[in-house]
Amino acid sequence: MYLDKFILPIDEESSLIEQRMAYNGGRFGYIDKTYPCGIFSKNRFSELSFSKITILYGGNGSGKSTLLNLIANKLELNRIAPFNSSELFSSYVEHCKFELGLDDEGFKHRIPNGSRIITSDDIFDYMLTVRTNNDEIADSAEEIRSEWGNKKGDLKFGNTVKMNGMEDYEALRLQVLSRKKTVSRREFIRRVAGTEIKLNSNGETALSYFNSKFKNDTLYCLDEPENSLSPKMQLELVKMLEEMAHYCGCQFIIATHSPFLLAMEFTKIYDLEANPVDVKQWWELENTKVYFDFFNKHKGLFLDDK
Ligand SMILES: Nc1ncnc2c1ncn2[C@@H]1O[C@H](COP(=O)(O)OP(=O)(O)OP(=O)(O)O)[C@@H](O)[C@H]1O
Repeated sequence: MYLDKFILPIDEESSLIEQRMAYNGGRFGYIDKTYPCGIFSKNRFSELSFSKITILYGGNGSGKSTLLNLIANKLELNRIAPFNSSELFSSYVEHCKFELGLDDEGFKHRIPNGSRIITSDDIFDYMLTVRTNNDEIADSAEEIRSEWGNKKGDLKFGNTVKMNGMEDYEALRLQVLSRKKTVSRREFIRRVAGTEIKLNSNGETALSYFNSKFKNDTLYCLDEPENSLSPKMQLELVKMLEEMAHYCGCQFIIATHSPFLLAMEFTKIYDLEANPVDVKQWWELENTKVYFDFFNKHKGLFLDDK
């Protein structure tokens, strides 16, 4: 385990707020929001100790993403999507503390270089970027189709391009390409416009995104990775996470509501809604009890003799 403990500065919150007010122009200086102060001190939550897979559980607004972002910022993890910050956030991060885990020889680990936080915004951002790229390729493929005809015509009538300077390079490149016997019209378009990246469904893309991002011996913070995954796909993700944690030296800190992820083996679950915040088993959580009650109520529909 790379990260062993994380300590929140809940006893320093009032002094952080006072300092910020002073910074904003005197003792009664204006402060927009005191976020993230109050979120964890409310439930007397000041220290997390991690396992290979640690889960942050709680209802909407209980502070899961805030905690992941505090950890990610303190450890300076790689990130793509920006997060919802506030004027107190960075001084709160400064006052957070952490302890690294020990390796087999008793030396402190360091946080591995490629460690990162992955949120569903990253995955949507990836899908939007690929879609925009594909749209652009499709548009320019239209233009290039007629370019192909022009180039073939030019060649037939001897209107060849002469390279007098770099400004003629692009026209010459297209002409050379269209002259090649081995290059069909389709290949010409593909080479000039680029290749569209195949996008699957949202869920398939999300799963392959995780698959491509996870590397051995790395720490990951994942914010609700179950988003857009069907139950079957969530079970695929569970398999991937368990394998990476148990055989590939990865450590995960995951914010989730998913019963499939909550029920993973060897996880430690922090219930952020409990007061004081406490470590729980997955079947003790309100969310999983809601599922249990629902299926229990309808269990007659699932029985074979119905
Ligand atoms: N930038 C911000 N400024 C002020 N308040 C914020 C900010 N970001 C989040 N909050 C508040 O902090 C609380 C915790 O939010 P957070 O996003 O961490 O909850 P969450 O447990 O991840 O919720 P969800 O399951 O809905 O994603 C909420 O009350 C939220 O409104």
